Amino acid sequence: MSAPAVLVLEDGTVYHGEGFGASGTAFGEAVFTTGMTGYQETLTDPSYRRQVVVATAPQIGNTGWVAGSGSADGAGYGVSDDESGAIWVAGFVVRDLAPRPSNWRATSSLPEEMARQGIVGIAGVDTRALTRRLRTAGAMRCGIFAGDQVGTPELTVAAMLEQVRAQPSMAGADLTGEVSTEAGHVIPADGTERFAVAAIDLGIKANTPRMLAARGIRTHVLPATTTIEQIRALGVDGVFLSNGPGDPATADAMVALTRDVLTAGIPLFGICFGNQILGRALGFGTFKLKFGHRGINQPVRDHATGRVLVTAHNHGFAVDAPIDRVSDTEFGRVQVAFSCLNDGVVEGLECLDRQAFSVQFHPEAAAGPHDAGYLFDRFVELMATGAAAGPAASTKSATGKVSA
Ligand SMILES: NC(=O)CC[C@H](N)C(=O)O
Repeated sequence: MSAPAVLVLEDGTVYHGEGFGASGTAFGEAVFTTGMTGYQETLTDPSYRRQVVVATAPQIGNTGWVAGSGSADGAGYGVSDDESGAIWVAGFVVRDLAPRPSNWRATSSLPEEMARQGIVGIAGVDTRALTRRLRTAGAMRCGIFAGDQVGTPELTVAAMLEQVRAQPSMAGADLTGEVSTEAGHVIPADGTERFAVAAIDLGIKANTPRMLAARGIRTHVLPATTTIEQIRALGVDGVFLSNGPGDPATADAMVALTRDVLTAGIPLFGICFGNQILGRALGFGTFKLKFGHRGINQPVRDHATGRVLVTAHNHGFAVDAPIDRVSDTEFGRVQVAFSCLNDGVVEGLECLDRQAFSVQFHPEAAAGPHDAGYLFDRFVELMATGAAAGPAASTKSATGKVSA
């Protein structure tokens, strides 16, 4: 772990450190996250596809890596902290890598797992200086160069920079096809089933179906290519649009599907990428933020109550909608329901004339905080009063239980 490694930003800034995890080269958009905990959840979040993540927390790796079969036994044994089946970040940048994990649940260490999955990391970087650079100049492309190539005469800074600048930018990146499920799968409700939901997998995290299951919801995790006819045929009570990587401006097919769902009047809930897609379906634009919001300590204001929630964020794009007035859209009146206290960015949308809402932040945040978890209950309320997706699920009892 003492082999030299180099991090090169697209603007020519160079940081030297030590490689950890796999050796080799990693390219992506350099972004920073301010989460003090939850690096495993971050690394396995598909929304980080093609991003090199910089942890501002100074020491990383203390809790090791918690793999598992996923079968809960109530004590934490056998339950993984993974948010998906793989590490999705392109690379990982830390200040101080913990020399050994100290966690009774750990099954291996962070560098071991990164090496196993072929993910390149660099430690020993002045992540305060790097974060200031990214805040000042904006998120930008970068490369981590580790292993035997470092120090060879051919690998000059100019050569590294040339490779970094040859990489595609995150603006315009269409990554849904790289993360969405191919076949789809069903996660049953815990206990008595109340509702069924079609969750469109744009890079869904494991905790979302878990939060739905805990509320008596059966979740059909479906590919991004799912059609409104397939949703209707399932007879679900609601549609969920997941988080996911890439530029929402490229997600035209998802926007079209969302418009079909709104037209059909099926209750809809979207998170993060799902919020951006609902925004576009309602006629709003999206834009790239300078350096984005990533972390688990971001304050948002609930416009309805004035209450402030501390929330988890991971977004580099945002919806362009007026936050101070109700907008008239093709699907009726829409209001911005949440905004970020740090910079006023739109953090949630609510349709006043349709059963649809979405948030830019993460009520499903597995590393916490849990302030926003109640939004899953709001989705349940919508389904209890809403229309189901097709003739197969048209009758509801007073408890909201669907009968064909
Ligand atoms: N977590 C997400 O869903 C991210 C959405 C989108 N890719 C963004 O960066 O804004």
